[in-house]
Amino acid sequence: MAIVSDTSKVFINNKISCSVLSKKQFFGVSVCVPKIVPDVRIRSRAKARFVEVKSTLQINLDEKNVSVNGNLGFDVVTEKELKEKGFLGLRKTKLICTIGPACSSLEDLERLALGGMNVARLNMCHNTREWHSDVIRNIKKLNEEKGFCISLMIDTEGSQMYMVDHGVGSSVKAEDGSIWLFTIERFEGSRPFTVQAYYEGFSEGIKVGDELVIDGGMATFEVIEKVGNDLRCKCTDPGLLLPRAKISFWRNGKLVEKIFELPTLSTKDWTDIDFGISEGVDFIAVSFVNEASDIKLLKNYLSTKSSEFIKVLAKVESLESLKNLEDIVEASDGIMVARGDLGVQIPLEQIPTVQEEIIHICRQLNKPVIVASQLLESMVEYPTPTRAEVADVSEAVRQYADALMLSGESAIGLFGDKALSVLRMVSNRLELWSREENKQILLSQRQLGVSLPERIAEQICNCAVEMANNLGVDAIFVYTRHGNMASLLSRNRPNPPIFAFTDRSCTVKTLNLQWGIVPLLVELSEDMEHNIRKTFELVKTSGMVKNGDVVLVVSDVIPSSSTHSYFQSIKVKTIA
Ligand SMILES: Nc1ncnc2c1ncn2[C@@H]1O[C@H](COP(=O)(O)OP(=O)(O)O)[C@@H](O)[C@H]1O
Ligand SMILES: C=C(OP(=O)(O)O)C(=O)O
Ligand SMILES: [K+]
Ligand SMILES: [Mg+2]
Repeated sequence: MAIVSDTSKVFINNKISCSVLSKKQFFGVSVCVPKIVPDVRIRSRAKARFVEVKSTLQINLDEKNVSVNGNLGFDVVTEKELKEKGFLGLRKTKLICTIGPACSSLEDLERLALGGMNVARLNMCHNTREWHSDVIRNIKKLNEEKGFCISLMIDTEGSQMYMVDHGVGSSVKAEDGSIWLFTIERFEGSRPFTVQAYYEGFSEGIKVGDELVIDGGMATFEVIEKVGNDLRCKCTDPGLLLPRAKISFWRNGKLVEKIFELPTLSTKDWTDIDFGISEGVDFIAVSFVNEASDIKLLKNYLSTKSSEFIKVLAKVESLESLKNLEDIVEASDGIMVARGDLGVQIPLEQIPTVQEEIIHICRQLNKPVIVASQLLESMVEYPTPTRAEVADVSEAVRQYADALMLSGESAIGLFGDKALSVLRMVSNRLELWSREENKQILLSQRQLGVSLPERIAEQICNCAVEMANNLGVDAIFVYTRHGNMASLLSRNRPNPPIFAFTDRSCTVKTLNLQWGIVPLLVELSEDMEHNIRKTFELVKTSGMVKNGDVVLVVSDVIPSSSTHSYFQSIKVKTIA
């Protein structure tokens, strides 16, 4: 019998938590009535456990010690974290939230901002441009008025030829042996055992006997007849069909690859890209990239629009993209491991190793990498994650991904703030562990630079991180225009945080995605000594550092035309 107080939480099956609504005494025995979170299912004979809750996961919205620091462009969340936990306590792994109907109001967005959201992702597959425009306005308002630093990402719809719909909002079950028609016919509502395919050519090249797999294994069918472009199929592995489910075809255990006649960027995508440019977003994530030319095309377009500062991220989510991986990484400004669709095109058991390989290549080529989809999927419905989900998030942090992304957990989930706090806590824990246990996965150095100045910059950053770790300095300061030096430092995943001072606000926004970097906006002059003195003063007066703190300074000034020497340097300074 547990002693229950009003602050107790009840855990059902170690998963669903709820608080105690009322307590009653029956013959001296305490009986509690739990306040169940709405819409969660509790199985019969579920286990209940009572836990005293001492502190809450969420940062309190009303806390008054969050101030806007006008001097130094420190965002309020970093400032608070630094004051509370010190340099080594700063979280290094960046967090992205997909914004959907469950988190689009100003108040919702502020909660996510306080919870550590670094980048907001808008999935152009859903909702109207007006809706997305409102969200962007809200985020800019938070940045300007409340001192947050949230970057904006749009994610293109892409030509998803494998989507199907059964015409109702919720899932339907496909029973073993049932016969279904997958059709290109367009009709309103639903028809029994009939699924509409989004793309007319979906059945091209498909033969009787092929397997049709829903959402990477939710249900499986065998093609038993071709009727024009439609497919009659028999369910061989029963399961659920969700609205807009993804399908793939398999023959002799291998994915049947379609001829990609659809462009990676559709007419709608180009309109969405123009929308992104006019709204001033920081990142465009391109869905279903197949080869490097897809990315080059968009980058060229951005430069004709004088918008080359918008970073282009390639989503790796097709078998084809895995074949051209290095070229795609090289051509893009960053990668998203889009495990949702990837899991439809490759066997699920291959995802963990493919993820590790992509992260490794990205670090080698110095491109930020995001791990996305289903990190905390069960939290769309439940307020706590599964143990397996926590292990998955931990693994992504241990592999040194730059960023973790929430999809449905924040967009439509009941517990988006909690999901974000789980990512935050797991990242902090794993980062601390890697450091304490000295589990740094060292990078076998691959030289990136071609010209002498590029090679110097790269060597300086490699050595600077080794020095910073060996000396145990409190922080690394770097002065950077385009973020290149900051990024080369981050590539080595140092123990102390990297404070990147820049005078370009777009550099601040793009560095937001990169591991361990705290980007700060300041005016910089040609005189590097002056910049160092000035930023030290600012940091000191803001109370961020104290006497005795040791800072490693990496500077990178473009040499003036009168001289041919290079000014990149490493200094170690003690705050006095
Ligand atoms: N802007 C939006 N408006 C409405 N629903 C959204 C929006 N963004 C995301 N969602 C919902 O959140 C779910 C998860 O988001 P995401 O993973 O980005 O998309 P998808 O499931 O289409 O790949 C979507 O299936 C959709 O139901
Ligand atoms: C992130 C992904 O893309 P989207 O959510 O747009 O399908 C994915 O497939 O994992
Ligand atoms: K998308
Ligand atoms: Mg996808």
